[in-house]
Amino acid sequence: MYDFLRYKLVPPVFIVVFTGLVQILSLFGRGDDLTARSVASGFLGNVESWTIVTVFSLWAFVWLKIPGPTTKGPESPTGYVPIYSDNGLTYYFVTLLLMIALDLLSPLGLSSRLYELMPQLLGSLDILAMVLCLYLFLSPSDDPVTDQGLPSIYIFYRGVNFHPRIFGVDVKQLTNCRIGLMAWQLLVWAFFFNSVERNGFSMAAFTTFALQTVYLAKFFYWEGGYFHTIDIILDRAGYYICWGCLVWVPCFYTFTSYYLVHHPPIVGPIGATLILAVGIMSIYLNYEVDSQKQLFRSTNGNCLIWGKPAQYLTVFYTDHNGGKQRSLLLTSGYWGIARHLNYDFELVLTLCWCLPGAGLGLPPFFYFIFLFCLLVHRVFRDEEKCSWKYGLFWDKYCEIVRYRMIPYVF
Ligand SMILES: NC(=O)C1=CN([C@@H]2O[C@H](COP(=O)(O)OP(=O)(O)OC[C@H]3O[C@@H](n4cnc5c(N)ncnc54)[C@H](OP(=O)(O)O)[C@@H]3O)[C@@H](O)[C@H]2O)C=CC1
Ligand SMILES: CC(C)CCC[C@@H](C)[C@H]1CC[C@H]2C3=CC=C4C[C@@H](O)CC[C@]4(C)[C@H]3CC[C@]12C
Repeated sequence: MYDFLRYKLVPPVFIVVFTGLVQILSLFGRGDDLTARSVASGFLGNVESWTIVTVFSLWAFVWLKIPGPTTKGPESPTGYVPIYSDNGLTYYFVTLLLMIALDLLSPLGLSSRLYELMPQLLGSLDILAMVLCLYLFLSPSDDPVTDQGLPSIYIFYRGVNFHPRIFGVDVKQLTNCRIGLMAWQLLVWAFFFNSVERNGFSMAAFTTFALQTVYLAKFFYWEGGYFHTIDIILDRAGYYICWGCLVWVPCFYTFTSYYLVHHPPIVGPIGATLILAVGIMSIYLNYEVDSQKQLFRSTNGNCLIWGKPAQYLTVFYTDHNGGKQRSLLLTSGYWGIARHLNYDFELVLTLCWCLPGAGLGLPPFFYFIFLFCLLVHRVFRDEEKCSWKYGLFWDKYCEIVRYRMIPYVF
């Protein structure tokens, strides 16, 4: 029953539901009529949306081809060590400043066009993402044995390879970081700009925009750390990750900002400022948890955690060649409080950029609800992976760090 759900039912249902939802949300978010005709109208995009998507994707691609510093990711189960371009922060600032300059100095009206064209932009991104996923699905697998017997639709959804490259560029760095997350940033800027034009300046709309901007700037600062996360180690490049970052992120992750353009916030400036302060604090704490693990792993445990030598558990696992490998699991600092404390702060910071929409019903909180489900599910996915990798060592680690997310509760 579980196998039927996981391999045969969930992939096609998710593909149909999520792909359709994107068009519905883009109309619903700005109060347009939801008829079959209007929903279908954005699916193919139009000349303008295709131009924007093509120029932006090429821009992102070219930045990954610029010679410069690189960073290594962890070795994949097939023994491959991916190399990534390390110019994320420069790319982020140049792209964002270019967009702001275009808005303020040129008559293009780029931000207003982005808002008006949302259904068509998502239609173009959708087609681009589907073509990419099909290409990835048809590419030869570097580990064909593990795919035997799995339904094709599941492989399309999950992906075939961990680190495919196109024209020498790592696909996940292109789709996740450089297109998906940068599009997220440009769109929340565009929606904030639209909300000021339509409704005047509001501290609440600014809070939603500012928190996402700080969060995304932090992401590009920490991009090298992202290559050590589940998206890169555990997930292959397929519909889930690539379509997700190319289409779902620009559509859904930006939804609160999008919604606030047509539905002016009612939260006052004092409330919004308080939310902003808590949000910034949570972004900082989320970053601290992630970078504590990064420091610990990069120094092989020889570092100070909260001013004291790191405490850890030495664990062993068998690699893809059958060789015995050693790893370390941190048991002090944030990582001694709960096994996924970074998710707690992620949820609080997310709630903070949704809260400026309080009083406008459930839609401003859609992202928070989605993320809550995604992260709880991710806790179990990650623990299944770690338990499989480390076996009894993982059980021992769970005895030392007993709680998943909230001490004494979960
Ligand atoms: N906004 C969004 O949509 C989402 C945001 N995020 C954010 O992304 C960031 C990365 O999260 P994510 O990749 O999910 O998970 P983690 O960064 O927590 O990575 C989990 C991995 O870290 C290693 N690990 C686990 N415990 C320890 C320990 N005690 N000491 C050392 N290493 C350990 C294990 O890998 P190994 O095999 O190396 O031992 C484990 O598989 C977080 O900030 C999270 O909040 C995450 C998901 C969704
Ligand atoms: C297709 C859909 C059913 C689901 C798609 C989900 C993906 C778009 C997201 C799954 C995990 C997400 C992320 C993980 C970690 C991140 C680090 C953080 O600092 C920034 C955000 C992100 C890259 C985030 C992006 C969306 C996912 C890949």
